[in-house]
Amino acid sequence: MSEIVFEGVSHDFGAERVVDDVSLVLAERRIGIVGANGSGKSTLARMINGLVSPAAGRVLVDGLDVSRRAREVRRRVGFVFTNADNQIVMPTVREDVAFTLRRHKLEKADAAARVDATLERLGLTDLADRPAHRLSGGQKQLLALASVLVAEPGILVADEPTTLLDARNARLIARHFASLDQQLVVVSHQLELLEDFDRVIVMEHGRIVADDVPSIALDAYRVLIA
Ligand SMILES: Nc1ncnc2c1ncn2[C@@H]1O[C@H](COP(=O)(O)OP(=O)(O)OP(=O)(O)O)[C@@H](O)[C@H]1O
Repeated sequence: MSEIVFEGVSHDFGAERVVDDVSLVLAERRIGIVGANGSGKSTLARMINGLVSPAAGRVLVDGLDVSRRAREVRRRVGFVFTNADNQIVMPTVREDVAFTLRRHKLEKADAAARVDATLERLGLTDLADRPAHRLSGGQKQLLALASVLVAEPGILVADEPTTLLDARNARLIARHFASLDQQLVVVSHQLELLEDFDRVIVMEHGRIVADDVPSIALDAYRVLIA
């Protein structure tokens, strides 16, 4: 399992302290992050692959300082955004998944086999030649996930991956998460998605206010927002 370490991490946007002196060691397989709107969850998640650099402190992924070794870290950390439209770049489903591997120096046949296996795994094989922009919201989320997973990152960070989905597609994504070998860090407002995770972190005003197994941390969060 990978290890993600936050050492006294703070971040400001303008005059607002968005992440406030967070220290964490994340070594569990599936970790959820919850908190009210604007509590700093996305900012914290984005620090794991260097999309945001902390103003103070350090973030380490498997011992690599994310701010200094961003390129190596990004090979280990796949990031799935809330809105899959921001992530889909190629005309068809298959091309979009294949695009991720363009710099992986794989033989053409090996790359194609990996793309096919990933499409199969996420139930996208029948949609492989469809225009990506015409997929449903749920199918787009699955495609965004496929395009990240095809690179076989050791860590998957997903920022509200089910927010735009109906209950059925949200369950589909939850099932895929349950079957992944990767270490998973998921920011979500859908608490049921995190119920069988190993650990849940609750944020408020940029600080960690609860950090426990889901049954305890989610209850603490429910009390907080009641
Ligand atoms: N790029 C940015 N520039 C300026 N302010 C930002 C930026 N990104 C986030 N913020 C601000 O930082 C604060 C924390 O935002 P963040 O997205 O981390 O919260 P969040 O907990 O993920 O919220 P939500 O649940 O609404 O997605 C918010 O007040 C937000 O407006």
